[in-house]
Amino acid sequence: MVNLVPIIKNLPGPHQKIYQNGEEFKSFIRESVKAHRETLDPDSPRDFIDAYLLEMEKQKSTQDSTFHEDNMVMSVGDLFFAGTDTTATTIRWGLLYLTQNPDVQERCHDEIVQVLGFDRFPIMDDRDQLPYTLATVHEIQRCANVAPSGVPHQTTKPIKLRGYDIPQGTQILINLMGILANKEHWKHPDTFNPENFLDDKGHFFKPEAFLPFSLGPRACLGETLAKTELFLFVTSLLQRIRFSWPTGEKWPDMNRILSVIRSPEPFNIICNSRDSEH
Ligand code: HEM
Repeated sequence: MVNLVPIIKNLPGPHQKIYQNGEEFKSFIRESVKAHRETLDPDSPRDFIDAYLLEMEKQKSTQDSTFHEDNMVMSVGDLFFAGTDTTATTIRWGLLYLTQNPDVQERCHDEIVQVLGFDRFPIMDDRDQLPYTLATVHEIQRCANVAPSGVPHQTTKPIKLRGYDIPQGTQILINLMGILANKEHWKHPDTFNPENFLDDKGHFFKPEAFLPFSLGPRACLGETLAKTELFLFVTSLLQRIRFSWPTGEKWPDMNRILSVIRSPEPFNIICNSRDSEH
């Protein structure tokens, strides 16, 4: 909104809290950078901030180097914003879809226990042997669609797309829901159904329209990390816990909260350990 109508930025209102929070967040990162600087061992970088500080030092004499503290603070902030809420919110959606579909939960649990038993933690190499669970994780992501408009982009020159003239400097948002629930591309576009990712033989396959991370040179930088987190978390949860909905409690409105991240309303679910089942 602020990009479209910049004057809003200067008007009073609840949106001012965003800027306040942004400043607090940046000071938190700056504190952390300070602590890193004081304890930095160049022979043993511990994390992204250490590696960035070392690169800044290396490029000290390079004119126009983009490795400076302001850029580091924004990059760390980007990783926080883009990397935590997205995956955590996908898992929250997952818990809702799984409680609504106890048959899917049971089928995943049986498959996982057959391959891993009750105690061994899953690893990424288990994916091939867990096609139904892998399909379920993908279906959670398709239905969750947590970044429905991606990140805003801007045209750097005038372009023509399918007969439309788009001037330079136009803000572009994508409509990922239009792709992830496209009736021409999905067997079950409007319902939660892992069969969307299984062929006739029950083997996992990924339809071309599965694009929750978008496409192109500015596609999600954290795709591999996010996929790893989602598979390992969801598989471990389904191995050990049965999720169910509290009797009499109303289901949340599944389309309620939409901002940059599409989130479910807060909800409570029952988690029963499956320990007693083995
Ligand atoms: C379920 C998890 C996630 C989803 C669905 C997701 C989705 C997306 C989407 C749709 C974009 C915009 C791409 C575009 O506009 O073309 C994006 C950008 C980005 N994502 Fe993710 N993301 C997820 C997790 C992560 C994680 C874990 C990280 C890093 C730790 C991350 C880092 C980024 C960054 C840095 C960008 C900006 C890339 C650029 O502008 O070049 N994301 N993500």
